[in-house]
Amino acid sequence: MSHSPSLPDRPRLELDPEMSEAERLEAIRQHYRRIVHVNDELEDRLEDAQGRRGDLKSDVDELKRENEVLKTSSLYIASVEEITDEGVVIKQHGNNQEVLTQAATRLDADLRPGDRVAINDSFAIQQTLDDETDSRAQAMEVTESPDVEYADIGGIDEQIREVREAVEDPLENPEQFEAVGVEPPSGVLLHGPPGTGKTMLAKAVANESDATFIKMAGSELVRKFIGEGSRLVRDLFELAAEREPAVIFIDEIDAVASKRTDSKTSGDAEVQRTMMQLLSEMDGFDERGEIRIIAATNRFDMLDEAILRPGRFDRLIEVPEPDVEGRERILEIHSQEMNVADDVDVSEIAADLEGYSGADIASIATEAGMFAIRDDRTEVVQEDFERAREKLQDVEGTDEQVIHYQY
Ligand SMILES: Nc1ncnc2c1ncn2[C@@H]1O[C@H](COP(=O)(O)OP(=O)(O)OP(=O)(O)O)[C@@H](O)[C@H]1O
Repeated sequence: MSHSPSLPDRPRLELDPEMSEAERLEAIRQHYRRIVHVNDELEDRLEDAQGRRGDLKSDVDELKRENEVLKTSSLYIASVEEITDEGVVIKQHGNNQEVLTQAATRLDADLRPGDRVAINDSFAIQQTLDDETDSRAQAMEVTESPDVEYADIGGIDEQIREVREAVEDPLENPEQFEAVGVEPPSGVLLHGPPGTGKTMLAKAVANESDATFIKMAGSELVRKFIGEGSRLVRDLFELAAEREPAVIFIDEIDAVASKRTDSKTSGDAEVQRTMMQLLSEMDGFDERGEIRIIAATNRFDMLDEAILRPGRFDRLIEVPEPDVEGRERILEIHSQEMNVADDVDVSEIAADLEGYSGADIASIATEAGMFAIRDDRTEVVQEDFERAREKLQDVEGTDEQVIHYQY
């Protein structure tokens, strides 16, 4: 479709005082014809645009319908074997069943033998899937050396000490554990409210023990297609073995390891399978060498006890909301690069931030800097921090809500 974006020029009437009556009349006539012409052209374009709008709307409706279907049914993975006149031959992963089926109309032209597709309960192809590597990339984040240090984390010194003991020491001095004859803890579980530094802590310990940091988000795992969650868990441990020394960090572990629910939907069964895979990887952990595993959750109460048994996540570390000294330290950390006025009283600000997490305090520091910039100052003053706190409070609702996280 070629639609020129520019509109036709607006015709101009140019009358010269020297012109005779007849010439003026002719000029006005010509002008009138030009206006009519431009008007016709604009009407054509309007009609065209309305037509396109209709087309786009039906595309949107179609996509909405397909989206609804996708949301309501569970999907399975299959590969396209052959495209025939009667339909598409697919082979379902897992049971290797071959089926002749159909694809949603918009997929017809694009399907090729070898493609990975998602099919529904009645084998109809719902969508083509990205490369496997893409789904891995979405669920896993690999960093050779994360740029977080222990010194960047405020208010949880005791937790840092415990994590170092459980993760860093066994990575750096495995002989010592062997000599003494103790097994280092298998897995460390960090639990506590959101934004208290759990991810930072996992990154810092990977960095300071020169280990590759491999993060997997539990919530991503459960969004995957049937069969993919457990495969991703397997891949995760394989990748860690290739990159050792490595720290595996599973964020939001509650997404895959919640207490069993009574419902027997296929989604739940899939989550169970992913968790079983995780447990079996952890059970075979002894021979794995220099790999340590850390998980984090904001919902400790929801966890299935199976993952807390000895040999699994057997070192529990609570990461609480910071106390007043912790808040002061976090404020100092996050404002150390900022040009803060000498008379700013960090302890007074920290005292006012009861119930705020490290993440809240980090955004208060940034926001305080923004207030200074808005006022065209180069120095951040006490009042900027107060305004920043009020702003964050407005965003998050009342003070109450800031204090009572769901935990
Ligand atoms: N103790 C802390 N010291 C310094 N900064 C912190 C601390 N806690 C949180 N922050 C700031 O908040 C951001 C988010 O923290 P982090 O991702 O580690 O929290 P989390 O506990 O893993 O949260 P969630 O449970 O929501 O994943 C950090 O990047 C950092 O800027």
